[in-house]
Amino acid sequence: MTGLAVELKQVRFAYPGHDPVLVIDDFTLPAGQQLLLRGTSGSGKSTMLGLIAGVLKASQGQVRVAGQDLGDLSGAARDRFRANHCGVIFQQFNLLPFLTVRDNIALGLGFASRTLRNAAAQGLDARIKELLDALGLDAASLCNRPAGRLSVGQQQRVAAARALIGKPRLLLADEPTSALDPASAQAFLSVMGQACRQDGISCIVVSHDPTLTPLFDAVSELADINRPSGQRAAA
Ligand SMILES: Nc1ncnc2c1ncn2[C@@H]1O[C@H](COP(=O)(O)OP(=O)(O)OP(=O)(O)O)[C@@H](O)[C@H]1O
Repeated sequence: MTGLAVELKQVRFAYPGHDPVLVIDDFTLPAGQQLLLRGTSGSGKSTMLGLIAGVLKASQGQVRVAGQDLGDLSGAARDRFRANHCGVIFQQFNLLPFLTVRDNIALGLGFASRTLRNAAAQGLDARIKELLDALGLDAASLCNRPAGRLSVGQQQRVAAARALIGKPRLLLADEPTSALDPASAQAFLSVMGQACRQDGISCIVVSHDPTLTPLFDAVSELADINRPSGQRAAA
């Protein structure tokens, strides 16, 4: 894949009634790159992922994902764009505990035509099995089990499978290993990275854990790319 997966230009973002959290003049993620995004607590990492996912809208500037300027889209169109092009893993996984593993993963397809086509091309259950295998889970024994009866580490992998099911262009993961011990975190990110490389998926993973650095193509410190007003004078 060529080009840029993500491009932020002259971006400003403030929560209503607050000073700007993000002032990012220039940030790019080359297509296919696996990036680790680090930064102190409260520095704005989740907010940045929210802007790239199109859940939040920049007050100023351009946020481009796969060439599309998200500022040109309505809220509903941004939701459709996200469903078609982005896989998202949140800190709390957001699995539905009463649904089976299979149905939680299939939910990731929603009504998005591009991702649905990608999964249907292979056969949905075959794609789910392939993903679970790639993520180190035994599909035969787990597929029909309610997600609420899995360990935390297994749930994390199911959340990754849900995000990857439709072969999105971009994977955004916010502290996906926060509930895992160091060895499990390394193993999880390693298999997730392989799954992304196999399908040419670019990704941004937020984590505080410096030991994960070798698993990524590049590392960005948010403080190096974000200059909210207080730091701007000193910069
Ligand atoms: N909905 C909101 N309304 C107002 N302020 C918010 C809101 N969400 C986050 N903030 C503030 O914006 C700043 C950045 O928050 P954000 O969650 O992006 O940081 P973070 O780097 O992801 O933090 P952590 O590592 O602790 O998860 C913080 O000061 C936070 O208090």
